[in-house]
Amino acid sequence: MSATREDVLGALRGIIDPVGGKDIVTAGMVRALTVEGGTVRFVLETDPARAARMEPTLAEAEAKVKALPGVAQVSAVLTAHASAPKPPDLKIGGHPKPGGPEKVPGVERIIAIASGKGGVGKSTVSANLACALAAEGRRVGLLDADIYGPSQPRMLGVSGRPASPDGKTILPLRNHGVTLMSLGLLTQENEAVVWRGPMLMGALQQMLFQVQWGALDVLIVDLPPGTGDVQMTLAQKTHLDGAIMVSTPQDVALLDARKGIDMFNKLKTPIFGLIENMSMHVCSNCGHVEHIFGHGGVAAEAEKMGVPLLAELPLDINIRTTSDGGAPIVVSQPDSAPAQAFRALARNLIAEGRA
Ligand SMILES: Nc1ncnc2c1ncn2[C@@H]1O[C@H](COP(=O)(O)OP(=O)(O)OP(=O)(O)O)[C@@H](O)[C@H]1O
Repeated sequence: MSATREDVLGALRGIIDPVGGKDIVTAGMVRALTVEGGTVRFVLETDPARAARMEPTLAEAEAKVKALPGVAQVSAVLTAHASAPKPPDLKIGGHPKPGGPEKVPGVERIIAIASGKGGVGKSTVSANLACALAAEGRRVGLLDADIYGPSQPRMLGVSGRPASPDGKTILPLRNHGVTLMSLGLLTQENEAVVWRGPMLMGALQQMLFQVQWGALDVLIVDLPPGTGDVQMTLAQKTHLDGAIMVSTPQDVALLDARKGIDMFNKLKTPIFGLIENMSMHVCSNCGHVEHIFGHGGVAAEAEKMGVPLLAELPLDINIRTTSDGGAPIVVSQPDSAPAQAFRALARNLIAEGRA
């Protein structure tokens, strides 16, 4: 039997970054991991100043993976940020341009993924939905507008800084068939950015209009949680075709989801529906399904709010580990039940002309 992605990540978690002190997976240094039959490939990313010190770590990582049962060949390379394109020489933020909604050139539709509160899985849903739409043959973009914690570069296994050949437009990055731009790719890692209102609106406008998205059937926007400036700006500066709310089954999350729905109603953005995430727990040992938070509550609430329930996604450890590893479950475990649920969601949205 060949080793799985999880086996490889497990082995790599045993290796500590000599500088940061965390294991190399948690430190986000393992990129572009692929496991095909007995062949494992990955990139260990570091900054140029530390590249020389990382050679032994790379050798250790390679040896550990090679020692796994079912692994015949390992190809691991060390990359330093310096080889990545230079950061765009753009002033992030700046002042927002006045004016009403404008169409993003080349982009057919825009869907916002929203949640009333943080941590309910909005980014996980955005990443998987984007990959699922790409797998259905759609031209998909993903704009990570979660200013409080841009997570899409990690979830889609993308790193490096986007280039700006002309100093005006930004070239997005691409992985798993998805064109990606994130505020997190423009700011320095570990740099705390305090986004103030006008600066934030300017940055969001740049993300929409200065990024060379190319021709897209649909642009998915991963919003920050709650009801704030980003949601308002997005609805005011461009035409949002619809919003999808992500909620967990707990009452408090639903209460927050209701506030989010009210906001989109006020902004006159159609609500495509609600997604219940972490709906039931699937035991990773025996596959037993348990409805920890009860069952049917979200469906009943959705009906009360007059919005369709688009999907019920399980609380499944593989959903988390695959996103953490940079290849969402739709890509890395396409036959799994959660991946199939995302594919069904994507197909429904396409069939309705929404994506
Ligand atoms: N269905 C699921 N099963 C298991 N883990 C999940 C599931 N959905 C999300 N997670 C995990 O829960 C955590 C929070 O998810 P995520 O970052 O997508 O939430 P979020 O709503 O975007 O949060 P925030 O907006 O606060 O950044 C992540 O570690 C993610 O991997």
